[in-house]
Amino acid sequence: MSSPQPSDSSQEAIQEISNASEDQNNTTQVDMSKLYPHEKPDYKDPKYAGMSRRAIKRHYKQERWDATRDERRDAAKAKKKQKKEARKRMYEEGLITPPQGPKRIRLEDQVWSKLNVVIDCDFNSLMVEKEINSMQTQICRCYSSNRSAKYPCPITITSFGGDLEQVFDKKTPSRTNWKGVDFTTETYLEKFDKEKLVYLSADSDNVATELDENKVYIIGGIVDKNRYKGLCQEKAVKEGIPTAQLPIGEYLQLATRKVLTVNHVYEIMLKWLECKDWNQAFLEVIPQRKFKDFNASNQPNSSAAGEDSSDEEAVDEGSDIGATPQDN
Ligand SMILES: C[S@@+](CC[C@H](N)C(=O)[O-])C[C@H]1O[C@@H](n2cnc3c(N)ncnc32)[C@H](O)[C@@H]1O
Repeated sequence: MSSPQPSDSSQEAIQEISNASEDQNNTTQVDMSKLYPHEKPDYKDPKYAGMSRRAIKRHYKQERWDATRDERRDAAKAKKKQKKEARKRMYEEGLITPPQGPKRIRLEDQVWSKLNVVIDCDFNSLMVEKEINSMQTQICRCYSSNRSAKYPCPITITSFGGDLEQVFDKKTPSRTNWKGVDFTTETYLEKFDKEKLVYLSADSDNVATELDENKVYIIGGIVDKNRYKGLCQEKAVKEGIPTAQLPIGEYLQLATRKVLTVNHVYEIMLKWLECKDWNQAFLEVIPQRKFKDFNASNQPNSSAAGEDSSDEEAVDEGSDIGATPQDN
């Protein structure tokens, strides 16, 4: 049987898709010259007093970038819409099949879990700027995961402030309206009963067999590329809080250490609450390339494992555009 030949309109759709993908990150569409007519900064401007030429250039570049944030966002949205419409036409013409990714669950079918999750953000001073940006992205992803979860969990971001707060203010000011997420300057010890706390740590000797809905599970809000091994475990022990690691080793062999990103740990918890099956939860969330001797036979159905290239060492820099607030 011969494969369907693209009609003129699908050829157009294909062209639109490829144009859209080419342009998606193309910020040159935004007319910077309107806002910043000069390519170079005015080095004599008194606001740059005392700064080196290099610092002024960097500052000016950042200013230009920040000033066009709204335009860039609108341009990206328009391209996304265009791409979506073109794809829809291709589905309708049977040229491509719609992806089988996880579906958004209906709001009325979601049941809020009693299990509380804390993201302990007491580590700002241990992270460089890039890592703080990654941390912000990971928190956004946790929030977004709640939207497609059958049993979303209330999340409390403790010890929140400083540089991380500034990144949120700049990239995701809408966080103040996020449903189910409480940002607080308080510590988890100030916020919750100590008896209910369990600090999750890959360095713990205790292996969790299940999650208890009456507990408050703490995830260390840090991106450290393995610089601070045992940091959260030691913090918890010092504070007299029990710790637990996820039972990854019981189900999978990983090629690297079993240290996951904050959002992956959170997503695994959400999956476990839904299916009560660690193996399934790990396979659906942990990126395939972390598996030792990965082969196609243990490939999960979900798109989550294969497409997300982030792990503890490398979390892609996300933006507020990707982490859309819940519309409820
Ligand atoms: C990138 S890790 C931080 C690593 C850090 N060096 C530490 O001391 O935990 C972020 C957090 O995810 C959680 N986490 C990561 N892998 C885990 C695992 N295998 N079991 C339990 N929790 C894990 C921990 O709460 C950890 O603090």
